[in-house]
Amino acid sequence: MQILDGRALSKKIEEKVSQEVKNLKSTCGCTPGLAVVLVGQDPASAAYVNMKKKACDRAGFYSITHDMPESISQEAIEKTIVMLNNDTNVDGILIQLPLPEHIDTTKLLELVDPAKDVDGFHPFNVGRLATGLDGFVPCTPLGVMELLREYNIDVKGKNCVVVGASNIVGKPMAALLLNANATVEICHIFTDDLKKHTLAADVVLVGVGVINLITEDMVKDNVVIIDIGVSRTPEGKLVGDVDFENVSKKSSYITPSPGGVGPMTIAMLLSNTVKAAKMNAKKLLEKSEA
Ligand SMILES: Nc1nc(=O)c2c([nH]1)NC[C@@H]1CN(c3ccc(C(=O)N[C@@H](CCC(=O)O)C(=O)O)cc3)C=[N+]21
Repeated sequence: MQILDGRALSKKIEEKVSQEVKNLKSTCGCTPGLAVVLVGQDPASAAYVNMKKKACDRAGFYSITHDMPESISQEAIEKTIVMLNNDTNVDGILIQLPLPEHIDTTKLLELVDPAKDVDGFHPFNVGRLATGLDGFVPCTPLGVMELLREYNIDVKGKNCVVVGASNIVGKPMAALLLNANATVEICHIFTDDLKKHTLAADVVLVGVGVINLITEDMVKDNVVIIDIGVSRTPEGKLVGDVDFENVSKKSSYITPSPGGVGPMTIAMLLSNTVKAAKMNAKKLLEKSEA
């Protein structure tokens, strides 16, 4: 059994990003910028945003957080997004999810300029991913693909079972695996007999937030396990969706949670933001030359 060390790989990627930031600064004098929109007081969201901000600082980005009260109106958030779309210091825009009940999330995600959509949540980028075209890919599933690549795990022709069908994790994960020529199944809350599906899997990728959802009797020998879940136990400990202690004994490769996919998510956010900054710098250059 080998651990897929997301913390170590995320450090490597952060170093690469930092170098690219230096290059961008010296070649065009531009600094990648990330704007985060945070609504309300949810402590978990605030903690994630803080981690993202710190990562931006380490990489040498410009970053700004728009902190808004829970009671804020749809119109006020829309105004902020339009302003960020027009702000040349901002290359990437991230709207921290989930948003309060009274907010129309879809409408906000569609308002973000697809060229600044570093979360890859705009339907334009979702469509590009679905058709296998280059675009912005959601950070968590992109981080999983990077982890698989780092450890030379080729999913081509393999039976990959994704558990969870969210727009943020499950669906883009399945699209990436399919684009990598895997055979893909998506299981979800209404799936009859989850075990039947996971038992046939060469790779299980699970992100639903249910502690110990995947147990050793549900997987075959030498399975690859990607745990995308993050939950807190009543004692306050962070855990994934997989019974790590027992499932790890049967697996060939496994991500721990924490320390696996989580840190990769942040690294991919940095990587997507540098990609956006490069594209935006090129566009500005073309404009000035015209
Ligand atoms: N628009 C948007 N984009 C997101 O990417 C987004 C979001 N909203 N809302 C919430 C989720 C959650 N998320 C995580 C990021 C890092 C870790 C992470 O680094 N976790 C560490 C542990 C962190 C800790 O110690 O608390 C780990 O797994 O090792 C986890 C989860 C991004 N999200």
